[in-house]
Amino acid sequence: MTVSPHFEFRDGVLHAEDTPLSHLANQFGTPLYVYSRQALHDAWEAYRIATRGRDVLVCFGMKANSNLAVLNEFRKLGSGFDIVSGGELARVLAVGGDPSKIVFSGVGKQVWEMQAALKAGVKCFNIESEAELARLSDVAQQSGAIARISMRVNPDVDAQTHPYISTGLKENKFGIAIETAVAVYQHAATLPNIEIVGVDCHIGSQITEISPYLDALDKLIVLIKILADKGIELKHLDLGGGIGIRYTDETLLSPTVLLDKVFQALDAHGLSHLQLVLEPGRSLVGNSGVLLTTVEYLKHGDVKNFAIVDAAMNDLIRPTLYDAWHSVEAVVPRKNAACARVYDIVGPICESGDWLARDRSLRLEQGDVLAIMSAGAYAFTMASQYNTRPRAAEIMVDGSNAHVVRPRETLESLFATETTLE
Ligand SMILES: Cc1ncc(COP(=O)(O)O)c(C=O)c1O
Ligand SMILES: N[C@@H](CCCC[NH3+])C(=O)O
Repeated sequence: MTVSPHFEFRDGVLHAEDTPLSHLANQFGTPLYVYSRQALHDAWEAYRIATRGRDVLVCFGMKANSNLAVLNEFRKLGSGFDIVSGGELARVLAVGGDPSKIVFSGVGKQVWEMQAALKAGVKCFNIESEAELARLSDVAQQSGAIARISMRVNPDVDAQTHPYISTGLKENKFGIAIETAVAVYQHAATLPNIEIVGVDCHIGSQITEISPYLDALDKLIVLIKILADKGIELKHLDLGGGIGIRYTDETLLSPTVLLDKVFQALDAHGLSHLQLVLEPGRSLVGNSGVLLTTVEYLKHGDVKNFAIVDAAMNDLIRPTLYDAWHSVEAVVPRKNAACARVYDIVGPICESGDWLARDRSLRLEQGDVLAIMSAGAYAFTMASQYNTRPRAAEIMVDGSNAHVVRPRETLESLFATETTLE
């Protein structure tokens, strides 16, 4: 069984849409990221349906996958973007993204990033601290601009996910404590170059339960009402991203189930006029991609069997960083039961933490191509060049056509701009 309908076995070969992945591995080499264009569209469609025609702006959390071709697909579908750096802003602008649909998140915005975002005319800055508000106010004043802001509130709710990707608890660095938010808004209201437009939160990632969202929403609704009583009227409510995907057998929270509850709560509290902003990342791209890798060597031991592959933790760090599970499929599964063993899938990097999957029953021979599934989110974007390994190529499959949307890095490009000292 595979986890995504866009990556299925046909005639004994794993396909991306109508393209056999074995062909792609042959043609482009491995390691290779392969994305399905249709999968991106289908993931977007799930959000579009969930909006029920109401005023909802979906801003793709592009840190999950910032490939230009991926961004361009979402732009064409009408998406906005949630950015966290000047680099991400530059990528959105490079594909012609509409700045008025950009929200700028992140705890450490630098002056040049604020200047660039003001110049572009982003929809709003999601402010994460009083110090950031003060800096933005100064930068806006010096630029002769008005900065639209939303306070990212930390609602102190447990997203029930991995601690590294939980962001809405007091011990996390994110957002302004909800107890102090009113005072910070009141101060913001006095700043001439600041225009208050919204409130936001983002409680974590790979969330599969609705209750943390509803707990956070309840707290934000209370805040919105207190602000209104003090004469501070908001235009939008941004609930962040976080909806999880299926890596194995997770029960999923669908955008429709979540949004129906959100609309219900907003209507019940007389807040239907608020635009709803969402920042989904993983759920728009996670199951739209796989990482192809070739078995270089098999190593059978007393305690463990290792399949040493040509992808490594520099290509996909999620397993070792979060102990994350990614399904692994042989692209052309072998029928011969004699080669069945339980393997750890490991890379060539000189670290014991360099593993992609553990204890997987697979029938393998040297040279086989494996697909690491659900590798469309936080995969290539978290890749590095550790061990001076060129980052993999990225391919977009569209039916039976495959397009290189980012070529493999060359060895020369890895150090071309470095200089030696005499
Ligand atoms: C502020 C913010 N918005 C959106 C996202 C996207 O989250 P996800 O990929 O879980 O939907 C993140 C990452 O967790 C984030 O930090
Ligand atoms: N990088 C994480 C998600 C972090 C989300 C960013 N706030 C992952 O791979 O699951």
